Amino acid sequence: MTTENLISEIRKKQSFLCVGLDVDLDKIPEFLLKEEDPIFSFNKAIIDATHPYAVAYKPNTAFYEAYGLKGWKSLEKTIKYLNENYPQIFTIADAKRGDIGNTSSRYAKAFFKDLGFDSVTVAPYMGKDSIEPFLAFENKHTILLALTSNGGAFDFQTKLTGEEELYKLVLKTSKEWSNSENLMYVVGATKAEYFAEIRKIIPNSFILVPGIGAQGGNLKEVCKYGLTDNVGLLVNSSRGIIYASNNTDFAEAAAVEAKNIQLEMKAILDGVR
Ligand SMILES: O=c1ccn([C@@H]2O[C@H](COP(=O)(O)O)[C@@H](O)[C@H]2O)c(=O)[nH]1
Repeated sequence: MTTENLISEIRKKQSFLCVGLDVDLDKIPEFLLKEEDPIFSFNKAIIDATHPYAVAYKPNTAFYEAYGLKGWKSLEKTIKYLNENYPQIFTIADAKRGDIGNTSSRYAKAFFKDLGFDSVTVAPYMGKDSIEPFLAFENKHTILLALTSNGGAFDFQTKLTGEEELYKLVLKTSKEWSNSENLMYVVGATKAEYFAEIRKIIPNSFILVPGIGAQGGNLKEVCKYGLTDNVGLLVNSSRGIIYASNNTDFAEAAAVEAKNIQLEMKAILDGVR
């Protein structure tokens, strides 16, 4: 998907919501466990109910890998379902990959070509040659971890490397890489106070923002400095939406949560016009 397609979906839906599909069999409604593929049944119901309010879906691969081959098959079915039924919706494989170039090119093929995701999250730690194999794919997006939502982000990411913090070095250095126009970045909603500085370095790039909902990040705070003329944000909530209920009404309850966030997003977008 091109960035223009993503922006046009955001404008149409007045939403920059990404729904995280982090499926845990201990948390989904018990009646679904009788289904042949409970993970896919759950995802399908959540996607069908929430898609009017969301512009992106983000399965975190850990939640599928944890169930072995069966889990991976559920992931394949989920991305196929999204691509066939909602091709205008942006898809993110939250896999946090990155390795020596030769290996990264296999990861890129797996997520972009075989599975057909629009984007994949990657860790910057191994540098340029670990990321460029992802960036080589046209109309695919590589989402680089910059400043993550967890407490451990302060262990390395905010430490000074010379005059500036490591996350700033990541942002600046990555702009020099080949096909850097295919980069997006991850910045946690719990780090809203950093957005002003971050936007000085990447004024127009899309930022994937996890951490509202269960992790307590604040949407308005993120938008204060995070929004760009083209919106430039994809704000993710996983548990806060998909586990709104664990009864037969789970999909409707997820839709209510997603709609509430979409309405808040619309009000913010209306306010900056
Ligand atoms: O900095 C980061 C990077 C990724 N994540 C992932 O996003 C979702 C958040 O889930 P919630 O249930 O909405 O808290 C999850 O898949 C994380 O692994 C993140 O939280 N922070």
